[in-house]
Amino acid sequence: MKIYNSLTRNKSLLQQKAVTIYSCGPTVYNYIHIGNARPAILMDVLVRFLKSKNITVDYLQNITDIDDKIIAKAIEENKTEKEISKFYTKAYLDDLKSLNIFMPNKLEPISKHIDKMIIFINDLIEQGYAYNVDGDVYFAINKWKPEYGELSGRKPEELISGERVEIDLKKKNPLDFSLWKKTNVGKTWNSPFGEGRPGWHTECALLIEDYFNGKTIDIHSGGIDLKFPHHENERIQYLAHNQKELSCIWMHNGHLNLNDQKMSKSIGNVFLVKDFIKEYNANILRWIFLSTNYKQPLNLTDDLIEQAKKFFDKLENLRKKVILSKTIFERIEKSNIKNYVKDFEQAMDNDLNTSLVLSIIEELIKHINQLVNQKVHFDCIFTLFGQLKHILETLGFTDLLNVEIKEADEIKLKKWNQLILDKKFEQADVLRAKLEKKGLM
Ligand SMILES: Nc1ncnc2c1ncn2[C@@H]1O[C@H](COP(=O)(O)OP(=O)(O)OP(=O)(O)O)[C@@H](O)[C@H]1O
Ligand SMILES: [Zn+2]
Repeated sequence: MKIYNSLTRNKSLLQQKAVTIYSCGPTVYNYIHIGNARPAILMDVLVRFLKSKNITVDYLQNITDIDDKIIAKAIEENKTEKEISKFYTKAYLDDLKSLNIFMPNKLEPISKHIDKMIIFINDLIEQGYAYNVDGDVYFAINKWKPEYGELSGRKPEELISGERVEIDLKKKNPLDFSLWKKTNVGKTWNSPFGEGRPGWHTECALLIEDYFNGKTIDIHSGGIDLKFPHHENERIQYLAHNQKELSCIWMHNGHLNLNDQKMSKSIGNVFLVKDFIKEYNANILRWIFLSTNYKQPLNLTDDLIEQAKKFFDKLENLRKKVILSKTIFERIEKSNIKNYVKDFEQAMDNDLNTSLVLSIIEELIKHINQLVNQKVHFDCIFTLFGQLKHILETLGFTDLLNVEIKEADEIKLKKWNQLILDKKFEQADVLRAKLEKKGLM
């Protein structure tokens, strides 16, 4: 398949039989909002699709359980940092589960890796790529002039003016970034550089190096806001430490917006995942994300939620029709029938073209409805219905299209059909009402 690569600004080919993936995880000081769910659902869809093609996936994600925001929250709530991070890590896992997201193969809390991060930072100093100023350690980007900025597609000079980088007299270059922060506030560690904490950008670089044995991974993903400086800084450290690229492909998802403004904890315009699940459900959120190209911004509107609901109403109606046709229509030989799964795979192979996939699904639903209305071809219906189920499951939708019913209910459906054929409409209506209550009609 082809995936758009932010590093090359082109689509890259992904054709391995085993794929390694890393995705930047949450800082656990709060519940996640549905904007944070966008990268998680995107990766889930990709992983499910790869697995459906018998490709092995090794997927790593970090949990940032050491951070200034966690310290602030602990002070605010009069709790320990550990209590805060433990509580919100569990909340994050619960949210992933309720969104029907496959767990990564490994979810690593960064607090378990501080010793290795200290060694990593010390190595960079010894390699001459980092420097210690009075207990604060910075990465020196001067030695990586052509490479630094390649991911965000901008030259260092443009980055300085464009990103309003803070001028800090301790740094040799305004773009040099912190690897070790000297501090005695909150949880700290001793190191050859003094007391303090490692920086966020080193977390991901170290974890990837450690888990994937210093290899270049296939895909690194995250929201577009992480491209600079976070991913740029991850990449350059890895390049310096290992003399090789961190990842072949860098995938970035666009933002989920509310009234055209990024959904963000700092702005406060958030819709928490747990609240969304209570009010709607996981399938609706997934459909909303699939409706737009993952690289594009997506504005959440009531209209979009309505469209999603309509889609699932359509599926529910189809499910009932298929139960009926399965029970009462005669079976005929399988005839040549279109393979929608092939179209689905082609669209997915082209950089996860999920909006095209949704229109293929609509076409498939229409096709099944037509056959149901013709009241005969159950084998064709069954084949197409199987294709539809496969596609929806591969996309990670859940609890849909169950057409397995009890024998007693099957007898009732047949009886209803016979009453109709016998023109005993009043009796048929009474039975129909009962079947409707059971969700069978
Ligand atoms: N509105 C959004 N739409 C899409 N992705 C988002 C959005 N907000 C955050 N993300 C992504 O969610 C992931 C987790 O990010 P993180 O925990 O840093 O959230 P955050 O940036 O702190 O959230 P906030 O901006 O609300 O403070 C990252 O990949 C980030 O890019
Ligand atoms: Zn990261």
